[in-house]
Amino acid sequence: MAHLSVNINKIATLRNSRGGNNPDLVKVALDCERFGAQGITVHPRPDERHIRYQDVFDLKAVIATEFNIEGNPTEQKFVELVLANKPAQVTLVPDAEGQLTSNHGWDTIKHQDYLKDIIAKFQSAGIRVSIFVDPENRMIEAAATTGTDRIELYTEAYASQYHVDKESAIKPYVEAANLATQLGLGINAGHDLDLHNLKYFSQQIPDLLEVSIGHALISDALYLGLENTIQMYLRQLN
Ligand SMILES: CC(=O)[C@@H](O)[C@H](O)COP(=O)(O)O
Ligand SMILES: NCC(=O)COP(=O)(O)O
Repeated sequence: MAHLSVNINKIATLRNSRGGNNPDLVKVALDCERFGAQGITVHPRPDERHIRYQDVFDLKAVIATEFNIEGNPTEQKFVELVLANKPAQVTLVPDAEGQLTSNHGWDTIKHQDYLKDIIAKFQSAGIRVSIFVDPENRMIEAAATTGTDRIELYTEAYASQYHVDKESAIKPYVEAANLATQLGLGINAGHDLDLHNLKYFSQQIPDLLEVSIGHALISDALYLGLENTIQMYLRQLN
């Protein structure tokens, strides 16, 4: 069964909107764990519009499940933050500064040498590395040469097409996942996964190890409550 890592960026967005500590990000992370989440994901961005760099230190001190930090390693501050905290996993995402949200995977062909070096740096610190990729066979093949432990399949295209034609929407992901497995890569997935599209995705990608979900899960929790929502997402992965 794939693990559920809850992305708590949106909790930090809400907290930052008033400048105080409500909601308390650390408490929410601990509650997510208590309610069954098998990991916590954060994606600190250079403008710290949601997760602040200090949040990463505060979370690292208390999290008992898998801590996953996402970000772009071309920012030296991000590299230093990850090495100082040594999370279980770092997910490298090629976002530009100020980007609204993640919108593409790595060009693993163009950035192959760069990725090799930075991945080795994190791995030598004992951190598992995952890289964010689109479900394209040539990107998966080149990902395997970088030495990364896992890939994270960028699922926005699947999520946006799921209601139109779920068989076509999943097809490139099944092919990419089969290839990744053959090449010895672990498979994570994320972006716009929700209570509607998650079950089919996890059924069709049997080697799926982990999904990280934030936007939809936190939005659902407004109506359904955090504990109930996490349980509902976990049931989709069964
Ligand atoms: C890599 C990925 O798909 C997510 O981390 C997404 O980028 C969430 O980041 P925001 O919460 O800043 O949109
Ligand atoms: N890596 C994807 C992630 O952490 C959450 O993405 P989303 O569910 O907020 O779209």
